[in-house]
Amino acid sequence: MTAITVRAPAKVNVRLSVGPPREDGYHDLVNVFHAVSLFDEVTAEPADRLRIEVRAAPGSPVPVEGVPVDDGNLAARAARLVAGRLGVEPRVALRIRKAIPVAGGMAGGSADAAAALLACARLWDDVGRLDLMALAADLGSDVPFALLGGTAVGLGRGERLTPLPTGGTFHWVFATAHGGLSTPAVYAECDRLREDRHVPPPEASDALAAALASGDAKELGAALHNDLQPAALSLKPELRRTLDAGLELGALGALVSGSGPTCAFLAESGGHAADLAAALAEKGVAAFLLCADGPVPGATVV
Ligand SMILES: C[C@](O)(CO)[C@H](O)COP(=O)(O)OP(=O)(O)OC[C@H]1O[C@@H](n2ccc(N)nc2=O)[C@H](O)[C@@H]1O
Ligand SMILES: Nc1ncnc2c1ncn2[C@@H]1O[C@H](COP(=O)(O)OP(=O)(O)OP(=O)(O)O)[C@@H](O)[C@H]1O
Repeated sequence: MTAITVRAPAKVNVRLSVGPPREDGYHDLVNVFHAVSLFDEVTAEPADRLRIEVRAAPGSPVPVEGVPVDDGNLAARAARLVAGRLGVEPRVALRIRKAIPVAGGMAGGSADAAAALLACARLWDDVGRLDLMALAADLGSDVPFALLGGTAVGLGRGERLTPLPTGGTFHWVFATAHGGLSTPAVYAECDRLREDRHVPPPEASDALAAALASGDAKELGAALHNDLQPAALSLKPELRRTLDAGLELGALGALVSGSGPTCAFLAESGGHAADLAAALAEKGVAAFLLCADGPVPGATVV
């Protein structure tokens, strides 16, 4: 019996520029995704019916209580989508091992969906008929990037991707919060905070592109930007303390990752990241701390 394991990375958005709400409820974005070395693993194995099992990855502090083990799980939806396109029954057991914080703004569910797409395609599609990128975009705006990885700019909902050159490895610390934030609620709060203002179309940043291309962490730290940050702070004001603590402790830059509430801090080196994580842990401003590097590849069979 074949079992296929795929791992897929978390993301941090090094720039998230959000336009006004569209007719369909989404927002046009300039979304600069950066894949970092926290990986969820999904193992797909033939079974009598679709089954989902979710656990923390060995050694990972990520709590997984409340992650759906039915069709509410994005990996289950991915398996059904692949089966439907190929005209087969989704008879597969998906074992999910999570190292990406849940509902943290790091696209853990999207990583699992991307991993399940690739694993199920390998199980059932021996001739490679599927356009996995198109299926990924149907599942969620962040899913195509979890397949692609690296650093990339996403336009439209974030699903129209173009890879961006990066000149080196960046070292990150991630501070998770107690409790998550709902992505639609954060976008709605962003609209509410800006309702009296003219909201321009989303914008790219030349300074950010230059910092990524040169690999200069100081420049990247200064260019980090997230239009959803004020909304995440409005819904979880305690995040301000976390961001300020990281900056006071010497982070090169700090921002809320995507829709939050995880806060991301850029460090000078792997050693600096470890020291920063230890100092933040001592301050008690996070549920737990994770260190990771980027960019890393997208969903990969292991
Ligand atoms: C915040 C980010 O994580 C940044 O990468 C993404 O924009 C969210 O991506 P995601 O979780 O894959 O989101 P989806 O599952 O596609 O959409 C969930 C909800 O988020 C909001 N949403 C999402 C993407 C987008 N460009 N505009 C939006 O307004 C919508 O309310 C939508 O109903
Ligand atoms: N495989 C999965 N892993 C985690 N959560 C999942 C999964 N499938 C569905 N969910 C549901 O989706 C919600 C959001 O989970 P996820 O961890 O993807 O959030 P996120 O990282 O904030 O997403 P994003 O950054 O893409 O907006 C969870 O609260 C959970 O109920």
